[in-house]
Amino acid sequence: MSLRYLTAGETHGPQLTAIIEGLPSNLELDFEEINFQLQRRQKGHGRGRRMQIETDTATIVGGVRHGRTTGAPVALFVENKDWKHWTTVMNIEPVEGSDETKRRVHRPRPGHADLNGGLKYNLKDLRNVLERSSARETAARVAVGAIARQLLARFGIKVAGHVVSICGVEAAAPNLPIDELIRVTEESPVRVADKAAEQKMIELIDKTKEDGDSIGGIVECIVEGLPVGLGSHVQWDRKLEGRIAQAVVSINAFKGVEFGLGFEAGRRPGSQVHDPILYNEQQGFHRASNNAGGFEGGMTTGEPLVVRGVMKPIPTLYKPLPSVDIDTKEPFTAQVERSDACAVPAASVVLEHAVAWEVAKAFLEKFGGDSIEEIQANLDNYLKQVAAY
Ligand SMILES: Cc1cc2nc3c(=O)[nH]c(=O)nc-3n(C[C@H](O)[C@H](O)[C@H](O)COP(=O)(O)O)c2cc1C
Ligand SMILES: C=C(O[C@@H]1CC(C(=O)O)=C[C@@H](OP(=O)(O)O)[C@H]1O)C(=O)O
Repeated sequence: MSLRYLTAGETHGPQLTAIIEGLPSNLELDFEEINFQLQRRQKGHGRGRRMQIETDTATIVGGVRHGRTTGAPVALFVENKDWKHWTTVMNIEPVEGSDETKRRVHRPRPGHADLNGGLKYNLKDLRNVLERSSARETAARVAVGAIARQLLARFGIKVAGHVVSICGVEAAAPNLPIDELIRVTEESPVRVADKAAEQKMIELIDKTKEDGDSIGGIVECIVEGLPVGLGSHVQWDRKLEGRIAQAVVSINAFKGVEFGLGFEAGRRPGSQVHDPILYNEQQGFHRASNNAGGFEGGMTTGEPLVVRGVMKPIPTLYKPLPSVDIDTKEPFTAQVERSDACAVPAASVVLEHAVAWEVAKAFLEKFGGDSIEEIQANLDNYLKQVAAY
């Protein structure tokens, strides 16, 4: 059975819930580390007041005993502290009273899921759409991804993420060893080592907020320590690059993905794109460069994965765009809900965990076993085979 998960829960409901199926037994979990990753997702300049209300922590309620997985489904939840302010609005029983009491949403925000969701599910209160389409759900995804990340770490695979640019303000390429990049990005609110760029980004976010506008940006995730051959060329839906692309673009507001050189590869000849193959006793087969971003033929090359995602500007604008009232069909400006002006640093943390999940899934497909020990034996055996090739 391959690794899978589902999440449930609304942004202003009591909690977000996740169930993970297919984890091996005997994986020791560091609960503090899961919560640390959740707290990283809450940080960064430009977020709205909601992040001051929440202190995200994951409570594990199934599949773990004495700090280790048992092989049973892992169930967890992340509480929404804000729920206590929304109990009337979110009451699942019919609420007596006016639309005002229900905080009904009827003027859809361009860029959000409001209008499509309302039309598709025949919902006249667009809150029923926004409650689930909110990126609050990414807290559950980070909790799930943090467990996948610990599985990978158990086998020496490390994941880092950082902000490449915010609305055109570029950070210098970090060019740091992965442990150092992880350390720096754990400290910096915009997750770059480039303090000058960070200051410019902060000023731009403040100005954007003042103007009632919003901005997006580009984030990057790097994974190191992978064996060659995760994923497969033999069937379209087994190509790991494609699976990661789906995971990345599924993150709220992510509109594109690149690997390695990415779109730049379309502007260069092959001689300046493909990574020459080298061999020596110590490293085995390896590459002179990593323009491919760690993939060829939908399989890992053994070089670091380099995955970039682009986040569009946040849809909710305090100076709202034109919209149409779904009741009257009259032109109106879009509804304003409390909102972030920029969530790019948080999005870099979500990216890390979305990528970690897909990599862990492919890792278990390749080396799958019911316990950590069985997986270790399978991995060791494969690495021996590759070394002797
Ligand atoms: C970390 C994070 C925080 C976000 N915060 C907001 C927000 O405060 N307000 C908002 O309108 N959209 C926010 N978004 C984006 C919306 O959730 C997203 O645009 C919406 O679900 C529509 O989906 P789509 O943009 O993927 O098409 C956020 C996204 C992320 C990743
Ligand atoms: C709650 C989170 O992000 C939310 C994502 C979001 C949206 O529309 O996507 C809208 C805002 O919700 P609220 O109106 O409750 O402040 C953000 O705060 C979170 O990241 O944990």
